[in-house]
Amino acid sequence: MIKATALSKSFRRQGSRKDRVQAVSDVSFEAGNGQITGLLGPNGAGKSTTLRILATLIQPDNGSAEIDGFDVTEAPQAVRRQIGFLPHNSGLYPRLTARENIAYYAELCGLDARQSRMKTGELIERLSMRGFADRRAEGFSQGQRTKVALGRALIHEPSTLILDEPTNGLDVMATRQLRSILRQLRDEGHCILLSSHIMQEVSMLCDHVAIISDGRVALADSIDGIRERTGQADLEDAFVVAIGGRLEATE
Ligand SMILES: Nc1ncnc2c1ncn2[C@@H]1O[C@H](COP(=O)(O)OP(=O)(O)OP(=O)(O)O)[C@@H](O)[C@H]1O
Repeated sequence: MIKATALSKSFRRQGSRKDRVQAVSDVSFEAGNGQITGLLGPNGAGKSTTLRILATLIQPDNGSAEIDGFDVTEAPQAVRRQIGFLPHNSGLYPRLTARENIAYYAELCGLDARQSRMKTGELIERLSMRGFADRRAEGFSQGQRTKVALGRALIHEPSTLILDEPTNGLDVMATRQLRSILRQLRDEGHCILLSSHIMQEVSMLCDHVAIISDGRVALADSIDGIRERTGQADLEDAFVVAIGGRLEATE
């Protein structure tokens, strides 16, 4: 369970000592267990910044966030045990194989050699990685990289998964396979939070959506609730209305 309350974060503008970019402003939302929640917003809306705060990689300037009751600022170690994080860039070690990349992370998480071997083997099967498990990550396709990064995120059996644009760059088949894996994880009771800028993508997968625009939550509801509240049957139109754009701008 994720609870974000009035999160704010600004960064110093490149090349300026005084000017700051307000990346996230007063962002509040909840993501429940056994649900897939989408953080949906256009480029630069503040999605990655929000996810990085939740993953304890950066600290908020104001506000707070809890994962399973652990505060991201006060108890970052406990939060890290609860979460698996898939960053924007998978960040694999190119000289290690897929299996070694996952096993290395298992060791960092404190699994002993036997547990690490067993869990890594299970994830290789579950994520259909057998065909490339023992190849070096250097030269992997985007889909292969995403699978390895997801395996790494799942190795310590976290309750919560935080995924930054997980389907980015995946082809239709890889996207479908990833969706099916995420639905299985949801059905097992995991709390899944993912970011996307594509309404259709989010509507295929998510039970609940927080639409974020210019660093603020513009609307948070179920897919049907978003249709109803924006008065738009078409989801893309609903997204445009929610972020305050005019529908004609898309035509
Ligand atoms: N380290 C940083 N230094 C300066 N500005 C930053 C930094 N990180 C993010 N920003 C700025 O904060 C704003 C929000 O960025 P963020 O990456 O959170 O958006 P996003 O919704 O994930 O976008 P995208 O869909 O393009 O990945 C942008 O204006 C971005 O340029």
